[in-house]
Amino acid sequence: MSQQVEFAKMNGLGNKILVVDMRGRKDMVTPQAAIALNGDPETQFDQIMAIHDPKLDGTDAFIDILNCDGTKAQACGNGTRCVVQALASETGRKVFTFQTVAGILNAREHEDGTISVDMGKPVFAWDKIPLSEEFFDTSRIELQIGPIDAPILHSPSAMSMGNPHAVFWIDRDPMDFDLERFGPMLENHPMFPEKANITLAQVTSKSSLRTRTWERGAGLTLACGSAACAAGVSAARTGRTGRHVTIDVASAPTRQPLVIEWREDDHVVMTGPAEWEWSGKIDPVTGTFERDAEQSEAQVR
Ligand SMILES: N[C@@H](CCC[C@H](N)C(=O)O)C(=O)O
Repeated sequence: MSQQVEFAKMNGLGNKILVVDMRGRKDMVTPQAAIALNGDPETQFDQIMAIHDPKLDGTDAFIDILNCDGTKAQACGNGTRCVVQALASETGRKVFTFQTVAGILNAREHEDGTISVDMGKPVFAWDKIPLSEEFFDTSRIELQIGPIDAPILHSPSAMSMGNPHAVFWIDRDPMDFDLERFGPMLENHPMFPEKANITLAQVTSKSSLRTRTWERGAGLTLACGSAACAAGVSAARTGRTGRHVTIDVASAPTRQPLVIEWREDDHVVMTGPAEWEWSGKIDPVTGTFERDAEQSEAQVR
């Protein structure tokens, strides 16, 4: 089965997302298609969010997530906001429930155009993150890079937000660190048997953080939503902030923050923007694509 499907090039705070409409099809976007699309500067992306027909009663869609290297991801916060915006402009609806391999996500588009996604509950158990060593307290694990007596980065907070995260606490701007060099080492560190998303987080007040992320399977990204959730939860968990924080994503092209609330019921709600760029058609097996004629978002729908 191979015929073209609709897709939209979107972004969530600069995180490059391809939203692909796989409804009505039984197959999945192939890793080969992902790699081919990422190889073209026009369609280069961080994640593909493939919208499939729902598999579960009470949900609107099953979302399959691929990183730009063709691997699967269990969660993508910025991409989920993009899916909400795409489906909201298609249907006029504001509230959606999605199924992913990591669980159920409830999401809502607000009047001001921002979108909230309930990303579910954080997971702290070492073997569920997963880590390869047992830690009773994963809010500060033994891991460092750099000289033994003067580490450059050390003692991250580890957790899963559906996908594995390590948050390193730093005392200056995340842009001052050579994350391009340290990112691959840490992503692939033996401590993380399923690799990890690596975030540098600077606490800027009791209710704000500034972050930058090296993403598993995608590398240096302009923004990462699940990492913002991990940073917000880890900051509250370690007493650095309260449970409601704004995240200034240092590498994002806009200073619009992500708002993270770790609710009393343990759910993590992320609120932020999503932006449509252009639409086209792709072959989800090979990744060949064509761009639609110049159009506004309204005309696409
Ligand atoms: N950009 C995403 C995270 C994508 C998944 C990640 N690279 C992984 O493999 O876990 C976000 O906004 O959350």
